[in-house]
Amino acid sequence: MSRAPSRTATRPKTPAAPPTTRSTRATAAKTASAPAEPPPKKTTTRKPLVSKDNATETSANAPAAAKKPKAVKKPAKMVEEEQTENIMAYLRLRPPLGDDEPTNTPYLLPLSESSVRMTDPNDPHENAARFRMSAATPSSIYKFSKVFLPATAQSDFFTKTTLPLVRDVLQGQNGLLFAYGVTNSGKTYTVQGGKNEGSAGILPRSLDVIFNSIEGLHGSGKYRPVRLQGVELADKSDSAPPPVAPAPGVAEVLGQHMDAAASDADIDPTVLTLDRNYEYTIWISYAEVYNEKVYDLLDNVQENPAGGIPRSNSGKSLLLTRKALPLKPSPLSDSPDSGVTGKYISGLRQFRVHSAAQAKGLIKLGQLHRRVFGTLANRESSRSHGMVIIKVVRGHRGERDDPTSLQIARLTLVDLAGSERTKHTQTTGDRLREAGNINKSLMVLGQCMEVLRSNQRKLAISLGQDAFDGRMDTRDVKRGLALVPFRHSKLTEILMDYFVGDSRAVMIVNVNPYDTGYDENSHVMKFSALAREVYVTPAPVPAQRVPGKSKQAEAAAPKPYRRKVTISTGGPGERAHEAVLEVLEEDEADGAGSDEDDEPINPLVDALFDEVEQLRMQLYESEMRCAIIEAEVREEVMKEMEERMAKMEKMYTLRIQNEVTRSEEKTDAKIDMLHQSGLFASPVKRPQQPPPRRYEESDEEEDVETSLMEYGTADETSDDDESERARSESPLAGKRPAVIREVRKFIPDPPMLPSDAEDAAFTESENESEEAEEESDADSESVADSGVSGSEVEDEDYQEHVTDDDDEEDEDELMLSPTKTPRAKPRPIPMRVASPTPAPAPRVSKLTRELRGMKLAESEAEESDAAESTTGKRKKRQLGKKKIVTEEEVERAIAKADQGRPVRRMTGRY
Ligand SMILES: Nc1ncnc2c1ncn2[C@@H]1O[C@H](COP(=O)(O)OP(=O)(O)OP(=O)(O)O)[C@@H](O)[C@H]1O
Repeated sequence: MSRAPSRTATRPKTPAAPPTTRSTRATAAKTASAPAEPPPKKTTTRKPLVSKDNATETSANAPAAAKKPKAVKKPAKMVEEEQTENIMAYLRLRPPLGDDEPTNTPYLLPLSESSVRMTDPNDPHENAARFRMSAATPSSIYKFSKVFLPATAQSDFFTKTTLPLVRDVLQGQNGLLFAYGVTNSGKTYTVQGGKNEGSAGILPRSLDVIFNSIEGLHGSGKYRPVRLQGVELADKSDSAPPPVAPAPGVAEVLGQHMDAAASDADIDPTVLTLDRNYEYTIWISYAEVYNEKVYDLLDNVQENPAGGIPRSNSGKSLLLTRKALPLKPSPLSDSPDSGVTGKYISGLRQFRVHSAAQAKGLIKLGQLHRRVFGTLANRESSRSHGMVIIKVVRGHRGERDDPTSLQIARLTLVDLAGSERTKHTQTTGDRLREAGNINKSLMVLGQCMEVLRSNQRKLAISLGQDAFDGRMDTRDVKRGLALVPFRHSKLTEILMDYFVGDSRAVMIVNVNPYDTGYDENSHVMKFSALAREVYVTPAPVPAQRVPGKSKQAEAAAPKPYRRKVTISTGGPGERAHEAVLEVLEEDEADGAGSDEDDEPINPLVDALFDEVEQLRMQLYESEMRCAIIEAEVREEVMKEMEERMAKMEKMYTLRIQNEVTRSEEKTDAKIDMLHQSGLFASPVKRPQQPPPRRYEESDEEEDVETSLMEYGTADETSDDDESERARSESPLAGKRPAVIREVRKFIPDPPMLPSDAEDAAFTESENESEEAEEESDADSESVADSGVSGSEVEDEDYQEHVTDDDDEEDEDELMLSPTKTPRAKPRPIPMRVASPTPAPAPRVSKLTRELRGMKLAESEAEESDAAESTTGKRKKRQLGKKKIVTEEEVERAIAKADQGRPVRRMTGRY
């Protein structure tokens, strides 16, 4: 191709055309796709570059009230002053997609239009049951140029983020947009779109707006763009319509995938107002960076000369070959005025497109190739960075034959691969290699941003200092700036000129707030915070110079890399059609671009960068290892603690149980003892409320006291069978007096009342009689047999003793009471009352009452039946003392004692 004439002079910047309203084909398209929409409104020039708010002034989808055209025409002076602006960072939150989300609560909360709070769902403060496995901050606030909520419509998102870039590119300014985020966060949805109506992404919408806007302004296509900013005379082949379908063999293999792309009927009706003195031609390229190699996605799959797709050696799978493309530096001669050069993809095909439909067809083809070559083995996830480059060649109508008047502006839309780490994807083999390379390129992108930011800060500080000192030479400062490591990954190499050149850059951060990858998303957020602090210098691309076409010899033999890709058509889980392809990826030719690479290479700097990168990787790995170890240790400690706690709990439970058992046994033993000694009645008959304690007692005493109370009660209801059985079965039978003596040791002396004096005397005599009884127990039977029972004898003595006592008592009472009426009126209190204590304790009084009752019964019996024989009286008393309570028993005993004698039936309180 002949070299076009060149001219050093460049055209001055053409001011933006005033906004006008158009209702051409774009309106018709809009009517077809969205009849309810209002007609497209006027558009205006873009806002001042310094503005961080990228909200566009015009959108056909915006509400009618908001669509009043604002003719914001900037004065040229202002443009010169506004040289830099930060990279725009927009956050887009993905809506939940249904039940398959790992969590129902989003960990990202919008705080305002431009900020969000991110809180770790595993934060121990939030949820004490969990442990944090990460070193990332548990809660942080991140700021963006704008935050888009999950409900944001695709059209709205496009209008506010991408439309300004589209306007810029039509006015001759480069623009870059890249979508960043972890897998499944919605990057592809944002860039390409979904399958539903109205879900077209920013790429198809950009194409719609471009073609809507240049309607009637198409250029002749005499020149075509080359490299980054060069042009050359077009080839005949450039006029041919671009392919819109894959090669037949590939189409056959792809089957249903052909229909999987977004709907073509979804057309964005927005029209931008352009200067009608210009003509436009649009060129499209589609490349992908996969495993640190750049491939052309619009290149024909190499066909077998014999026809069809070549088969692999095994003959079973189709063999597809593609060749990696080298990156070459753009010659300075292409952009002598800007002085900034970047790198271009050498050999990348580009097609001139005449309509949005044609352009979309090409994109669809590129996506199909991307699937076939890069991602079908894992087609749910993009493992490559896909970039669509839209070139707009703009030339003045009056200078059609002057190529130097042409402006070439590029809009590059990048759908980055998922930024998740290898650890989370559990990948091996090919996938591991992919993940490593994805991480590498994204990491280098982050490094570039970091160095750029630090350089820019340094520069700003020194410029400020210089201005203060009166010196304005910044060459020394620039020499001291760090080298930005663009060359360390293919991705950054390609995007380099957007960051250092006169371009605008927009970053879209996609986040799925329902995702479990908090760490990854927090990494993404940090990256975006970094990117927001980098500023670029957007300015219209100067008109280019046209150098001669480079004759690059690609001599070195390629190094092919083979891998197998399984294509399975149909939905997930379906296996309608499956084919195995073998992909041969040929390396780019060695030394490609070296002859033109005018970038100074310092081996020491390169080595240092490599080392820095290695160290970073090591640091990252160690951090991850540390986090894992920490988590494991925490888990282990937790387990151990849990085990210990469980053991302790078990031990204490056992102890308590033992204590309970022991105390029950002890109590039972005491109760048994009391049962056995005949002092204790059935436990059923225990009094409900124990009497109040009068003094401090030991437990044993308390037990005894309780037993005694029960004993008193039992006496009253001694017809209980159980109690009777217990008494008869008791091994301690016969030892009762001794037990009583023991028990009585614990019983304090009751306050001395007159009646108690009797009781005391009685008790004393009873003790004596008990002892006597004990002694004569063994002989009692023989005595009974002889007709005169031992007890009878004893009782007689006892009776005499008691009678004597009674007499004494009567005497005492008589002494105090002048008119004695024995037992008829209340007894006066004798003077010898020992203690003024009011009432005796119930425990003692019960016993006393019992004893007193026995005595009372005795005296009553005496009074009521004075004529009774002494034997009968004695017997009755004896029976009463022994607490034989049932009538039957009493009768039986009396009958036994008074054999042959008439038995007197006893009534009363026994
Ligand atoms: N804003 C949205 N509204 C509705 N659905 C969405 C939205 N964003 C994403 N999706 C859906 O979420 C799923 C994942 O989105 P997408 O494939 O775009 O993620 P990705 O980040 O590109 O993943 P990868 O990096 O693995 O390619 C898709 O089914 C997509 O349709």
